[in-house]
Amino acid sequence: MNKIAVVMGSISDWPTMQLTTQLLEQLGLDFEPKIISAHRMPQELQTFSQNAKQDGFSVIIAGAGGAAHLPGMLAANTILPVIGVPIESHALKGMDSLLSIVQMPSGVPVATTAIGKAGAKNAALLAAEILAINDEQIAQNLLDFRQKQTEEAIKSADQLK
Ligand SMILES: Nc1c(C(=O)O)ncn1[C@@H]1O[C@H](COP(=O)(O)O)[C@@H](O)[C@H]1O
Repeated sequence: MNKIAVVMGSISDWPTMQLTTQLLEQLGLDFEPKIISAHRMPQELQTFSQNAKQDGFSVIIAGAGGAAHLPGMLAANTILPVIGVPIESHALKGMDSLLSIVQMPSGVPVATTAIGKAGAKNAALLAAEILAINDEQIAQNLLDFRQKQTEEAIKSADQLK
């Protein structure tokens, strides 16, 4: 348990989704990156999402761009929390990804982050916060992360001198 799946629709999403896995690693979390496309790999999508809970996953992070049906289709097949990351597409700068992830019909939620790199990082933090409810070590790692972030923000004012 406490394993996080980091799913992406294409290898072209990896430069963004790598920010998710790097932060999960920094927080000491167990994760598995995967390429699964609802459009291109419908059978694999179904097998993964229907077995994800019994395979030891607690949270699914899913990054996809354009007509980004991946997070919603994963959510349709599991009651694990799904966090969707809208990848910044070239044609529409990720607005297409954002709207197709965030506008889920009622009954099948996907927690949607901001577009692109900030969203990829926040997906890792949100997944950690979900797991921290029942894990003191993860909670402490998150508190340490926040403290370091605050110190760095305060220190950045030195550059104004
Ligand atoms: N949105 C989806 C899905 C899906 O939702 O099933 N599968 C791939 N994609 C997205 O297509 C974009 C372009 O993919 P390619 O670069 O492979 O052509 C990627 O951002 C991917 O997430």
